Amino acid sequence: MERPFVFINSAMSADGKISSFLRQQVRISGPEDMGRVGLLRAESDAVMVGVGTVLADDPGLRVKSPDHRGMRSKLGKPEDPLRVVVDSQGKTPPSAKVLGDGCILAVSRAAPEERLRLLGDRCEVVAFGEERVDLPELLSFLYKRGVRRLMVEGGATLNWSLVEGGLVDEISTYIGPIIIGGARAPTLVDGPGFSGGYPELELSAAEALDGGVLLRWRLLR
Ligand SMILES: NC(=O)C1=CN([C@@H]2O[C@H](COP(=O)(O)OP(=O)(O)OC[C@H]3O[C@@H](n4cnc5c(N)ncnc54)[C@H](O)[C@@H]3O)[C@@H](O)[C@H]2O)C=CC1
Ligand SMILES: Nc1nc(O)c(N)c(N[C@@H]2O[C@H](COP(=O)(O)O)[C@@H](O)[C@H]2O)n1
Repeated sequence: MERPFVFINSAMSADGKISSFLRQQVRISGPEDMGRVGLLRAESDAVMVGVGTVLADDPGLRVKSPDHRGMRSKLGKPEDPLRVVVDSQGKTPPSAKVLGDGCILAVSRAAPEERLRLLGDRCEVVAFGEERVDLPELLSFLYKRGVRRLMVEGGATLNWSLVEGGLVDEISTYIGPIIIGGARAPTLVDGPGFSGGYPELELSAAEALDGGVLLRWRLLR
């Protein structure tokens, strides 16, 4: 199956949490890391999140950093990369900031008709899989739409499914100088977890940033 190069970018606390036990957004990154995120978005063909992240954070997923805004249009590309939401049941609120032109809502064939009608006015809605979004099918669809570089910005459940499916090439984690704590607070990769055959990583870069550290890992097959 042909698919884009897939990388996860995430910010986590020193204790490995990506948000609090309330599942509310926590600002972990400082200005330098946020600028780096802006550049990563500008350099990607698409940015993808799970619906849990949309419900928790209401992200826009556009290129916001002043240094990188306008970078894509100089290359004849749309101002922002494609925005993709993985949302099996079509639970994204129609008022979500991520919606609008350039947004693809990936649903399953089990998504209720009335949700699809409502959301179909706000973005392109495409079904993959029966009960749950079939991620290999979605990635193959994105590849056919010209997406070669896909940035995944969480959350914990989507990260798990992609890692478990062997669909991730690289992971960048910014580890910020903060402790969030909480056994129920989401971590970089949640889901049921592995009990063997743990995916192995190779460290490709490490850099001090914003009082924390940025790590880049390559997934080994
Ligand atoms: N610090 C950071 O860098 C980031 C933190 N977050 C935090 O993560 C939390 C959200 O994470 P989660 O609740 O885990 O939600 P999520 O964003 O991972 O979305 C998961 C949902 O996506 C849907 N889905 C459909 N098909 C799926 C598939 N094949 N595999 C997996 N999911 C599929 C399901 O409804 C599932 O519940 C929030 O608290 C948010 O603040 C999110 C992104 C980045
Ligand atoms: N890189 C990074 N650092 C943090 O501290 C964060 N909390 C996040 N969260 C991610 O950024 C999304 C917000 O996007 P917009 O700025 O609204 O476009 C949020 O949904 C998480 O995916 N990231």
